[in-house]
Amino acid sequence: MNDNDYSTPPTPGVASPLGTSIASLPSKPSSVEDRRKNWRFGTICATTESKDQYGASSVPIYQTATFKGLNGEYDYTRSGNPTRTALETQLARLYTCSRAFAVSTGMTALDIILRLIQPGDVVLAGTDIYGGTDRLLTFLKTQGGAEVRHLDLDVRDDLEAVLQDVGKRCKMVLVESPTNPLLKIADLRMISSLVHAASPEALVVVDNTMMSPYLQRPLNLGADIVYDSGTKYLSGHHDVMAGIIAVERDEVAKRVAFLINSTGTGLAPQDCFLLLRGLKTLSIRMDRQCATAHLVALYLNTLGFHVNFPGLATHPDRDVHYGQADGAGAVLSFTTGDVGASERIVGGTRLWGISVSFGCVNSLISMPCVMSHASISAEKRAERGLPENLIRLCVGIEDPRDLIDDLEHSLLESGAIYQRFDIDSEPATPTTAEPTRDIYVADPERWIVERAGRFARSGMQGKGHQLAEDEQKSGVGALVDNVKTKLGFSGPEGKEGQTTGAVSTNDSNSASSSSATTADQDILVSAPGKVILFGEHAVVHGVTAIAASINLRCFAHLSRRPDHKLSLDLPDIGLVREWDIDVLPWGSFTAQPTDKEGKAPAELDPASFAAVEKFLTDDGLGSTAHAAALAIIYVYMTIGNKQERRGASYCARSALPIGAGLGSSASYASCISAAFLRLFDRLEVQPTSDGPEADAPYSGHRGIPASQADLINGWAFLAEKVIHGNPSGIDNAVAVKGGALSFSRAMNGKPGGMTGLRGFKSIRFLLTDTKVPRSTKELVAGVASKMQADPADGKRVMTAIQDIADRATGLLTSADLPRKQLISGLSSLIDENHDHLSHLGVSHPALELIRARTGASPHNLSTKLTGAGGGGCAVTLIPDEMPEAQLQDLIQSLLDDGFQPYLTAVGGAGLGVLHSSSRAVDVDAPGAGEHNHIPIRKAFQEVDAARLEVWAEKTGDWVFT
Ligand SMILES: Nc1ncnc2c1ncn2[C@@H]1O[C@H](COP(=O)(O)OP(=O)(O)OP(=O)(O)O)[C@@H](O)[C@H]1O
Ligand SMILES: C[C@@](O)(CCO)CC(=O)[O-]
Repeated sequence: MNDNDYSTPPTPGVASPLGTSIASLPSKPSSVEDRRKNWRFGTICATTESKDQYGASSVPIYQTATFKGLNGEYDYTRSGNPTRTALETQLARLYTCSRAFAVSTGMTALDIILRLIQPGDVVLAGTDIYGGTDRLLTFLKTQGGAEVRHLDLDVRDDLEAVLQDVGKRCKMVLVESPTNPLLKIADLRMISSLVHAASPEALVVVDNTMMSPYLQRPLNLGADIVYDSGTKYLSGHHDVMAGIIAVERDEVAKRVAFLINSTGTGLAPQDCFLLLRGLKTLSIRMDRQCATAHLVALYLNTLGFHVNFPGLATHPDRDVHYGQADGAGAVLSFTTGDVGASERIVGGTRLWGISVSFGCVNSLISMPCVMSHASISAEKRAERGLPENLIRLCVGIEDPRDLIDDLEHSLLESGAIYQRFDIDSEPATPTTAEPTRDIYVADPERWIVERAGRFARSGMQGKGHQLAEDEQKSGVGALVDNVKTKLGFSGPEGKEGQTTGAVSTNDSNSASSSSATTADQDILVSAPGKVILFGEHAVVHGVTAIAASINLRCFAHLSRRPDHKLSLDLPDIGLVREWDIDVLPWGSFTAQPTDKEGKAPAELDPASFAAVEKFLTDDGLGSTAHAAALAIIYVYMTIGNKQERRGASYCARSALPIGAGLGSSASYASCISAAFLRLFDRLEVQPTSDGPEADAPYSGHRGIPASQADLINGWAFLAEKVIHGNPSGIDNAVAVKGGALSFSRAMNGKPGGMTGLRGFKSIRFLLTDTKVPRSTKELVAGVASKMQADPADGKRVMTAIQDIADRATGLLTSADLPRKQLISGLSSLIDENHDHLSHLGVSHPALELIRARTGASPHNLSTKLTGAGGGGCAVTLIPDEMPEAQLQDLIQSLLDDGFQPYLTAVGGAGLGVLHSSSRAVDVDAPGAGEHNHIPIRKAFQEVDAARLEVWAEKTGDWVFT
């Protein structure tokens, strides 16, 4: 290709042999010496002009505000600084213009330019403009007395009509090309000549940030001023903010220089240095970024998405673009047709970071309507044709194969695409990087098109794919039959043991997509852990126990997905899994809800349980993960039943220590229950704001009626059974209902009972985690064998613990008992109860050490094991009068022993459901900031465990049981 031929687009992905520019500079380097005038762009980038007295190869940072002497070139850094001069000289070389200026940010650059406008002047601007530009223009209009008109500048007739209307009052036309985020193209030559003909004084101003001077130099196309956010491609590393103004005409340069000096907005020396350093690699970064962006655009386009990218043959103004620019850039956008799907895609990527801005070496993904363009009102966005589901991709310099892997995973997980089974051949491009190397290196475009060909866009209507054409020709039924035949499927019961991710049938897609359209919002639930004060273990055998919720909670997030997949993300135990729903063992699964309302069955169904156990064992899960996944799948398959196989992504995270006796499994089970009841539309929550305040660490109201709480509790108990074997039900009752309870289970024909206890809340408890792991299931089974071995002794212990629970209930419910007596009464019962538990064999040396520490003088406190024991946690009652300093000493000594103490509040709210989210949630997660809202799912996965509750408060309105 001829270096001066700008009309032919470069072949994306193919850099020139020197790995630098596709184009040379236009022949106008007036300020550059003759022998250098033919240097190409990449060479100029790498060769900074420096007149340093010591010949430093890197421009020194003149970190000084003032300069001594009266006749020197510089006096005050606001007016000029040698590092800034070096940068501005370099920028003028790159923009091939007479003057360039560096200011503090891109918006400062625009602000300086807009100061050239006077009240009554007319400014014309495009419709698809950056939100920040729109904000500043609105300010100019409302506070600066200028008339601002938005129009599609590229429609010649419209522009001519407006120019005719406003005549010489038009003093400025603000153009972006390509626009951000819709990648619309404006014909810069055409606009400049029309504007100058109509109003010779008018300045054509081009925001060139999307291109950088490497790809487009608008001053050579007739523009008067170019500005650029140096924060983007020019710096390339998102470690500096800067704005650039480039001009050719001297009188314009003088006015701009005056304004920068007057407002003191020149770029600071350190930042000038960083920008100079970034510029050195501008061309090679851009080559790589443009080439990868082209591959990504091709990939999405082949999948059938509507992609905005001027490098694609489908772009309506591709020729205009290549007539004025040397490449398509590295920003593209695409639509999915569904805001929920877009959120899932954006939230599901790992390598593509969620962030505003673009142009840096790492790739970014965003939804402009909730991020960079959130400052434009929703009505205006709609008016200007900005789809709310639009996703913007800003491509960096990572290996394109990793970027595609990550994007593909998220597209699949979100349900936006699914794997095709109508093609016989082995994939030419498996997802691991190495085997794809040859084809990728030899022909990246073929590689990407073949790769995209393995998938189809969910719900796509005949857009270039065989699958979609099949759908049109022969209908969904035929297609489904075809797929099933190929997979050896006979019916909805399916064939068990298909490999993970093997099937995606369209009947299921259509069933689940209907659910996705009715409710695609996030399902977020939470439930508290518990402390048992009296009666653990004995409660399994029918004795009364007393327990209260604590202010440490488990949270779960569920998003619906239309692609017939169930995925689990349980970061606390390191489990990530995804299955196609049809590979679950439906054939052997006979368990069903007990009635039409979907009440939970009282017992596990042994055959169904065994089938799921085997399925997970075959999948290679270890014991903790096995139990955690088993609880989810068992509940999912039973609630959903065979007819409803809804896709979902489920993630649970807990602030509780897991397996430590504080009811982590019950709060986890309660979250499973509530989330999956919501998934199958079986759980109603009342969006009430006038009910009583719930006693949660985050605000909310009681809005889940008792009947619904019972429904959740029933399913939570079933999930608890999966994890525990033989739970009494007290833990899940507390997790769902909250507060404090006296509880006995129904047994041997004797009805169970549950009574709320008041007064418990005011008592202070110290919970101390021994960090000694143990299994509740095994400890409960151990006590059962002991009782079987010596029934008389067992009966004696049970009777004694029942007596303790009765006496404790008496103390807690007595209206006029002096506080001191209450505390001392409970203290002795704690000691008594521990002795019985110790006798049952469920204490542990670590628990005894905690008892010794807390019981020693001067503390003299009562402590017992809580929960299943065998390690886990101890609970210590803290009397009201205990001095704070002494308590802190005790806590410190426990920490010194290697234990983890928690001073906890008890008796707070039970299960909560987020009923209306702000959808876009500001969180203190990485990347959050102005206009930078993180999808709930992503934020939930990223927020620090200790901050889960604070974060939950910000997600929206909660209702509790
Ligand atoms: N956040 C979580 N993520 C995944 N699995 C969890 C989570 N919380 C609890 N579990 C499941 O619950 C099990 C722990 O239950 P276990 O009954 O042993 O402890 P606990 O409930 O904390 O104690 P206790 O029953 O004595 O109160 C884990 O092994 C895991 O299977
Ligand atoms: C040990 C036990 O009593 C309490 C576990 O927190 C078991 C149960 O009641 O399910």
